[in-house]
Amino acid sequence: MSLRGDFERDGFAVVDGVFSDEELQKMKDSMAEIVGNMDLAEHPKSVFSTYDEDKHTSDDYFMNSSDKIRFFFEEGAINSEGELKVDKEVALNKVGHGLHFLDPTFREMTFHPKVQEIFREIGYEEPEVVQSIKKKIGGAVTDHVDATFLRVDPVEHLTGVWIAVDDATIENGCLSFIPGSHKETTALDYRFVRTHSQKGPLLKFIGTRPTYDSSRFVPVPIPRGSLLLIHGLVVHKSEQNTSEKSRHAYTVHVMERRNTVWSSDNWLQETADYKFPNLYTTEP
Ligand SMILES: O=C(O)CCC(=O)C(=O)O
Ligand SMILES: [Fe+2]
Repeated sequence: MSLRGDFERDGFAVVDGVFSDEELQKMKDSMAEIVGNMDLAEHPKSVFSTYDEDKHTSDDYFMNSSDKIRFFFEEGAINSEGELKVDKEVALNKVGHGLHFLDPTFREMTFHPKVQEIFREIGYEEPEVVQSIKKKIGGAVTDHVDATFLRVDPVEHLTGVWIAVDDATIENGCLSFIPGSHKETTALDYRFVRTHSQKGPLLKFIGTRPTYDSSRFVPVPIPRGSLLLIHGLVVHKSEQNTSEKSRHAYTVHVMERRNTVWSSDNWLQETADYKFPNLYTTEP
């Protein structure tokens, strides 16, 4: 099957051997520098969890990160005094959401000719990069579709790119998918949205959280340097990393801008000075 055929049938597809060991090392070095320069005093120690619904400060920190490099910590990494219980490298869950244009290395990897080629193959005409995240893994990521968090109309005009910076294995928390579930998604009312309020929670979940049959998930281990394309409606998750091996990944989300409306209720928005960059025409 072709890449496009696999992707349309399963809602995900593996592309092997996209990034060289040198490129992966460059991403690791860049991230080490970003984390090394992080001054915790400048950041609320907001613990990011997909269930964290009610903290104004952490909502604000999260909501206004589309054009910044901000830091989100593992659940349980912070004590009741707001201090880190472990080294900052270990405490961090993810860094985002503007690495793709603010950091030269992640910019180079995002607007990489090989990534552009992949989007041409799946038929994207005006792809725009809406967010980028560097993730480690500690805790599990519960089952979800990305359209819950990033909504476009038509709803299927969103694709995630999950780049394995380390080998992603069953032991260290690779992604699992329900193959073909992008064609059967019914629970589209479940969304993570802005409240548009000035105080209290700035973000909330609306609708009913769907439940999925856990026996239908298929783990998809991939070697470092390979990437996974993730359809915005395919159900996926990752398990906790129970091994000693790290599982670093770099992800970007891309929308097809052509004939598409970006929801004004999305947590993530363009700003007066920042527009989502086009994958095909932006200089790496
Ligand atoms: O990295 C993970 O564990 C989850 C990633 C994910 O859900 C995504 O990139 O859409
Ligand atoms: Fe996801």
